[in-house]
Amino acid sequence: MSNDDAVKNTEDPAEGSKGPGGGGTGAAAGGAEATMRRPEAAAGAETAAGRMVVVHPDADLLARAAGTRLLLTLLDAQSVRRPVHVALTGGSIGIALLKAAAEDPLVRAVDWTGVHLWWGDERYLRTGDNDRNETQARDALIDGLPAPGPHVHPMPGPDRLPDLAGAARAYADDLAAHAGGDEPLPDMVVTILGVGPDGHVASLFPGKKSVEVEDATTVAETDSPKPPPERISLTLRAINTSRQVWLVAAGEGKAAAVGAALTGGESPEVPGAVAPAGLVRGRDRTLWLLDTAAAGGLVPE
Ligand SMILES: O=C(O)[C@H](O)[C@@H](O)[C@H](O)[C@H](O)COP(=O)(O)O
Repeated sequence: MSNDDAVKNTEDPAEGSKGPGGGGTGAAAGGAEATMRRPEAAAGAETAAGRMVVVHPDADLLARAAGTRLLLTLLDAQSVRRPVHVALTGGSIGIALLKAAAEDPLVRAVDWTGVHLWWGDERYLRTGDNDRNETQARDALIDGLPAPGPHVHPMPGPDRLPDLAGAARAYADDLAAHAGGDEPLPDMVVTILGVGPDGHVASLFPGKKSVEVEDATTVAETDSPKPPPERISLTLRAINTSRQVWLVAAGEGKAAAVGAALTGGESPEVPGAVAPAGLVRGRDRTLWLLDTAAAGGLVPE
């Protein structure tokens, strides 16, 4: 990891004036350094271009900031291209940021009719099941948007396609059908990912074969350690075609996984298996959006 990979705190600027030693120029509250360096990576450190870690004081502010960041990213993208495509995630912070976006007045600045919503993964459950990422995203944001609203591309559940592998293939076909030229999937302006305590992203879990799939954009996972066991996921190859990838994590339970991923290390829960979160790279930008607790594994300068 190169040294220009600074970690910025987004503490309350008013607090920031009390930086290290009080009255210092640090942008952080509570005496934390204004910038923190990530742990030195193992040999063969990543080039840092386009990677940034942004630390927020708590999970609520992280969700609010990420929700506003999503709206502004869509707004920016719509000023240069239509339609715009984004891939959403499930999980607590992944849904919290959608709720925050729905509550942000900027939600009315986006032309949702020009937005296509996809998912990075989905639990293979019947349409309408409360545990589906789609259901939770509809409750959090989508169903509250003015009609006709965005184009929504849910991953099929067993009520739509009774065969998990077939449902994964059908989603790959849907992605390809909305891609430009002979691309296998649309030009995603951002793919948002939660991060598991084991370092998983989407439904790509450390040690599973699905992490290694390179000849497809989607994969069926039949043995997820996080229930339910059957899931559909974008592959790493598909995720890494996205212009931006945001990895969003909150809570001290994620600190080990975040620390491991940022140094390309092993999953803290699956010895010998790489943390898939460490294999994610946006084409233009990779953002780690953390709260202070999840950033706990980072070492100050
Ligand atoms: O279907 C899912 O569960 C998610 O897509 C999954 O990848 C999630 O984002 C992470 O497990 C983090 O979830 P938490 O933020 O709830 O820990």
